[in-house]
Amino acid sequence: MSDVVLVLNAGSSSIKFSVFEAEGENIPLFNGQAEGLYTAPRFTAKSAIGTRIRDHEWGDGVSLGHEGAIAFLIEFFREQLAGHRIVAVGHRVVHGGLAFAQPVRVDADVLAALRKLSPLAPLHQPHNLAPIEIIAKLQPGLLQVACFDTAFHRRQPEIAQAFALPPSITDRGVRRYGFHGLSYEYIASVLGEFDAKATSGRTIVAHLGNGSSMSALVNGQSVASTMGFTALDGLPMGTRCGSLDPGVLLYLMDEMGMDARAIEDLVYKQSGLLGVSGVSSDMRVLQASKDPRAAQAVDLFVYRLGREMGSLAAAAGGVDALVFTAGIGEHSASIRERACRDAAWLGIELDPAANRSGGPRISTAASKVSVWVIPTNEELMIARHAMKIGQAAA
Ligand SMILES: Nc1ncnc2c1ncn2[C@@H]1O[C@H](COP(=O)(O)OP(=O)(O)O)[C@@H](O)[C@H]1O
Ligand SMILES: CC(=O)OP(=O)(O)O
Ligand SMILES: [Mg+2]
Repeated sequence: MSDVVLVLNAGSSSIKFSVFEAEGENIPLFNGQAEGLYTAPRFTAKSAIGTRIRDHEWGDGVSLGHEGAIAFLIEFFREQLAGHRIVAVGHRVVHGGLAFAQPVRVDADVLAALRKLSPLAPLHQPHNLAPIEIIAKLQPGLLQVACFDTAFHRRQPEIAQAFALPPSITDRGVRRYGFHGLSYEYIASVLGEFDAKATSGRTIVAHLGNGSSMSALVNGQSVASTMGFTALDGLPMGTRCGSLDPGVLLYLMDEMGMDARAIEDLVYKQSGLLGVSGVSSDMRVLQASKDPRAAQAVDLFVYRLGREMGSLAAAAGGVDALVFTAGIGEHSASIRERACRDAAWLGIELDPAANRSGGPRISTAASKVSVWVIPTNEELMIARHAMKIGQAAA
């Protein structure tokens, strides 16, 4: 019987999980994910040494959704965790709003406050909170810790968090929060192992997944990010539009008679790679497609990435290092190559062979900016936070 910490990371298209020994090892006992929840759901779990524990596929075109995945996961954990004692569960919670700038133990009041933020992250927050509620019913009293995507960005300079709106609106918490903070915090924590100079320098991190954002770090702290009040802003994503002139929303309301719910559906679920291509939200599918609209969607993604890179370089006052991470960033050599080619003006020189083999360093020795592929590990970051809160509560 060993004490373990369970970590759940619900993204917009996946639920990732890890089980760590409570005694603070960095390598999980086992981990895995249910991914492609709305397109082609599949489940994999593997042990610390990489042995496959379970694989399952539901088939192409099946929409399992987060609910179906949670039900499957609970059964899986019942089998796998027999003989272990769960001492804490750490959860990724996408929006912490104004109130939560660091991880917190979840109780009824915290849960109620987090529920109020669901409209600000409709693709995530309800799915982040559902397992917390289910677990609280199954095992009341079990320590559950919420770790926020927004927290890491809350120390950005005020000006980087501000919209040019009147204070009566800004004071209600309408400001830029930035997301994927657990991923950026993890990258900041390991950057020194790859590039000692970058830790105290200026680094742009491109977290490119189903949800994509980029952030500029100076001295390991976030100074700017592409996402704003919600996880809609910035880059185009699987199904989200990214930056949009707010005038478009007025046009949709006035000229096309769309209400808030119809616009929400459009900008969160029918836009981005899926909307432009009409083919898929999945970068792998688009890259394999012969449809010219698929190519157009990928082109727009790369173009916007280049524009955001320039903007973040300006916010950081230059760039010393660039890091690619998350599903697309870690696995798509062609997206990395195109992004680096567009950013050659920043002093980036890609090593094509290193890029094809996945790095970690993918820039030439002469490149002014060092470029890296570093797999993110939001789960480890969550485990560390949960263990810290667990120790403080003991
Ligand atoms: N080999 C690959 N080439 C291109 N894209 C990939 C590859 N592997 C994964 N991806 C893309 O990564 C995205 C999912 O990223 P991930 O970070 O796991 O998602 P989430 O935002 O749900 O956490 C999908 O668009 C998927 O197509
Ligand atoms: C905030 C966000 O977009 O998360 P994900 O990439 O997991 O969808
Ligand atoms: Mg993710």
